[in-house]
Amino acid sequence: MSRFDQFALSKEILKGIQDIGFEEASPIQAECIPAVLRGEDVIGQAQTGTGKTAAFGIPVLERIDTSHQAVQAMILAPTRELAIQVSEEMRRIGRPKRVKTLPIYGGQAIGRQIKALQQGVHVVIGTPGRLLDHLRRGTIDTSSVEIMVLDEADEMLDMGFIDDIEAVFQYLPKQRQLLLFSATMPTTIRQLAQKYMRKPKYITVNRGEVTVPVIKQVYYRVLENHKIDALCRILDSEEVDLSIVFCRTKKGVDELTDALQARGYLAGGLHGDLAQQQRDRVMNAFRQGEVELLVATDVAARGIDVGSVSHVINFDIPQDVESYVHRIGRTGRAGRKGFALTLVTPREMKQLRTIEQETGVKLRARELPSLEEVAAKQQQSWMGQIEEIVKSDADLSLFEEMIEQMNEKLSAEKVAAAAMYLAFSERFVKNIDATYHFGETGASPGMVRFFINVGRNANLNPQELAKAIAEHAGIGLRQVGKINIYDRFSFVEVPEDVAPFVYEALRQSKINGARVNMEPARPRNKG
Ligand SMILES: Nc1ncnc2c1ncn2[C@@H]1O[C@H](COP(=O)(O)OP(=O)(O)OP(=O)(O)O)[C@@H](O)[C@H]1O
Ligand SMILES: [Mg+2]
Repeated sequence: MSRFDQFALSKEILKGIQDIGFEEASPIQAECIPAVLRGEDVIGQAQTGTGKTAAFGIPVLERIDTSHQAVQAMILAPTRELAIQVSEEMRRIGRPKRVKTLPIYGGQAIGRQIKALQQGVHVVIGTPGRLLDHLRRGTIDTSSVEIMVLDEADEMLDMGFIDDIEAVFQYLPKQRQLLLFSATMPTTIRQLAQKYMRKPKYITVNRGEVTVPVIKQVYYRVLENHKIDALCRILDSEEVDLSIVFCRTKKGVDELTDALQARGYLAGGLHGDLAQQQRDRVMNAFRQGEVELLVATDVAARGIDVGSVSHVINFDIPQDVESYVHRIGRTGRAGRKGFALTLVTPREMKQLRTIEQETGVKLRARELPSLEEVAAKQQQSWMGQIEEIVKSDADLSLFEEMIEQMNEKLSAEKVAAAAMYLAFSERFVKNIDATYHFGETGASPGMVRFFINVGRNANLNPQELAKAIAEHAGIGLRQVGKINIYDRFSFVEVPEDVAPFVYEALRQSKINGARVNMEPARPRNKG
């Protein structure tokens, strides 16, 4: 680590760095800052979460001449969320120097962006399509642009973006400095980069390891249609702060978000088909911790920096090794600990091996926690929360008085149990199976009892549920035995011999719009 004041930085920029809380430069920063200040073209590669943004951001800000009201640097990022984030970090560091930064991205009214540009902006941070749009309309004057940065360069020079990027280059002055940054730099990208760069200086600080060693990487072998259940067990048994759950498709994101919300998790979906307002809302809620699970496509795989992400979960295994590296890099940032968990179906084991080979990291196989373990863990956590309150200096006197009053009729144990019910029963719904697996299931002889989470707003009556189940399972209506519908969870009993059909039907069906989430309770007198 090196001190920032050893570089040729003005006191305004040093102040900005101090204000944002950076004490020492990370290795990539220590190497890039002087090279960029000297005007060199740089290809910077360092692992995820190691401060590449400031590695280009600080020297770019230093180079800005604020007495000149013109765009002097342009930064390209592959996603809107990343453009906003980079802009924000640079705005904060550049504040004492009064550098004006502006994020420019699709999905936002272009008129507003044009107005903002007219007010005078020094650094534009944009997604390629929208930036190009402005260049074509002539609403960004590029004649003073001296520095161009491609954050997530390999992604930007990849097929999907290359045409836009080349078109953007057409608008730049001949004499300009080009900087490329990413945690992954496949050799093909290096060749391509050479085309646009003058004597590029390669700065690589990861010593051959593409993933961050502080991220613990494991995988779970699961069957495709057990994935949601597997995910819930994992979420309920791990110490999760915030987590990002990656899916392969937008549809997958929507479905998983719904399923998780129906089970009471604070989940929010993010993908490219959502309205920008919705994307902003979800991202902000996630940064605030109001959404605990961000369910996303690879749109969230690159660059996104949310410090308290403790877990990255690959609900669907990534399609290529770069995606794996960047996805899991959303945790374990700036030296924090992180966990990367990947669900792998038997068919995907080959893909897992490819990822292991290319990253040089062997993922440890882990067994899914059993329902008993999940329940035990949940109970531990509840008891822990209560203990914490008792030990804290929280004022309990009002409640103590109430207990004393009730104690005339009820034992303190009963009162405490009821209070815990009030506090935690809400959470049962997540693990309804777990709570019932625990003791006696209470099924009638010869019958299997299924516990079903019908969701909060389901409008079900027993006859309808019985009919739907019979229909979906292809069994007679009379075979559907005892049914009970509670506010948010219910059970149904069926004879053992048709249980497998009912199991399949329940697992796959939607009844009255409610997503059915179930697992057969173990029948009495069996294993
Ligand atoms: N010198 C520093 N001291 C302390 N924290 C830092 C320093 N530099 C960067 N950080 C913080 O580390 C985190 C990760 O930084 P950043 O987002 O720039 O990583 P990155 O290398 O670009 O990662 P990725 O490859 O995922 O985009 C951020 O929260 C940032 O504020
Ligand atoms: Mg980055």
